[in-house]
Amino acid sequence: MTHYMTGFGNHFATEAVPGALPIGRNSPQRPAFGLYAEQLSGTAFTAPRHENRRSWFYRLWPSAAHPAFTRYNGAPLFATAPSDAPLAPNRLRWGPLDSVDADWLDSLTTMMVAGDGPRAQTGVGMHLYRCAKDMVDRAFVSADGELLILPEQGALTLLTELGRIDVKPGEIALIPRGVRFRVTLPDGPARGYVAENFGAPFRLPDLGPIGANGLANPRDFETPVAWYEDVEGDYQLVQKFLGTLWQTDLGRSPLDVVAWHGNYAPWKYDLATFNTIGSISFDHPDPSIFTVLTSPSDMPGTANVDFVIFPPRWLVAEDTFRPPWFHRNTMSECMGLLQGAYDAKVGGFVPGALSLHNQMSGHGPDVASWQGASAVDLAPHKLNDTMAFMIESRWVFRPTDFALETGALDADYDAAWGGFPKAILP
Ligand SMILES: O=C(O)Cc1cc(O)ccc1O
Ligand SMILES: [Fe+2]
Repeated sequence: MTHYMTGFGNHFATEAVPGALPIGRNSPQRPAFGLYAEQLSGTAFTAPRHENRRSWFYRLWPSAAHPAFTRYNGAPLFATAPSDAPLAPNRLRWGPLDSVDADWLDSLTTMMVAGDGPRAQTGVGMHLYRCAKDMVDRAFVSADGELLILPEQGALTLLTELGRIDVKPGEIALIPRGVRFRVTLPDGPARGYVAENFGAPFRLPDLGPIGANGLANPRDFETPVAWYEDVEGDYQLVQKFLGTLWQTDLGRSPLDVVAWHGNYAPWKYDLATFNTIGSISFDHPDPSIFTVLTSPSDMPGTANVDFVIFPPRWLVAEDTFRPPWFHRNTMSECMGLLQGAYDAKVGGFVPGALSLHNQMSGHGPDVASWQGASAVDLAPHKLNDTMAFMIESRWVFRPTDFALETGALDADYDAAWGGFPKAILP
């Protein structure tokens, strides 16, 4: 049984063993039971108070006790840099990748990277996972970015330094930068997406005139209570650092935090609790209305990354072309599908697929979607069985060599916009 505490960015306090958590101070001379106190900071010490994130851990061993890291040779398609070749401004789409007989970590496949990445602490990496095995006696940590995990098929158990999270399709989870964890598969093979945010940590967007409530409400985010494993013996820690993978043998599990407090912690969120707001008069709103989380950049209102969903909802707009309009945007858009179908692409975009519409690329409904939505009787209509998402960035996404070479790449995505009839002037 897993237990959660609710709230986004709250200051939590939790102990798996009574008496393990110090009261009234962070670093007592002698923590209870000989535990080691350690601070993990997710922002600079001097970040403004409302953005400041850190947690205090009370653990069986100090994290500092480990031998040197050496290069890790597993996960052959993970953490690769984007292709060096000049990038064509083409719209691209990939079908789902085949599953591999590997654990979550070794199945990770980097498809594209936006921005200058871990060195510059900007942008976002898009990875896919498609795994069949538990991670046993090994843990992973990204020093490069926080990991937004989006299951599409199969459940995951995320055993983290701060507790256990059970997440299944329809839910999402976030592992903060620097938090160690391993992944097990309670129901067998699993598949999904991971967005690795190299920039400012995700936060809830401002709501402006929407008011004090709406979109993703803070109370629906769930953070696990303290949990630990007391395991000694061979135990591998794989660390992603500046875009490459490193490993060391800790000789014990790093998931040994018996108590913790603070506001830097993993969480999960059920997308069904998203309060979707849309047009009740006319016109299809800009999709920023569907923002779940945002990572701001240094340019006001211009996100390093936005995480946006297109959930089930009522469409009632009058005299309106209801699916997304044709558009060319300054922001770049990577999209995936977690469930069902997407109303701008009636065919060809299936769950597990990925698409890329980079800065200023013309896109929008395909011919079939355009024909259907132009002809349909505009009665109130419930859009069901759908959950697309968008990872949107001010930075252009650059695919990896693997992404450009894989057979999963749609050879003729441009055909989606072929065959439109010409407008007829009077
Ligand atoms: O391209 C897309 O399908 C994403 C998108 C959706 C929408 O409702 C409006 C604009 C937009 O880029
Ligand atoms: Fe778009």
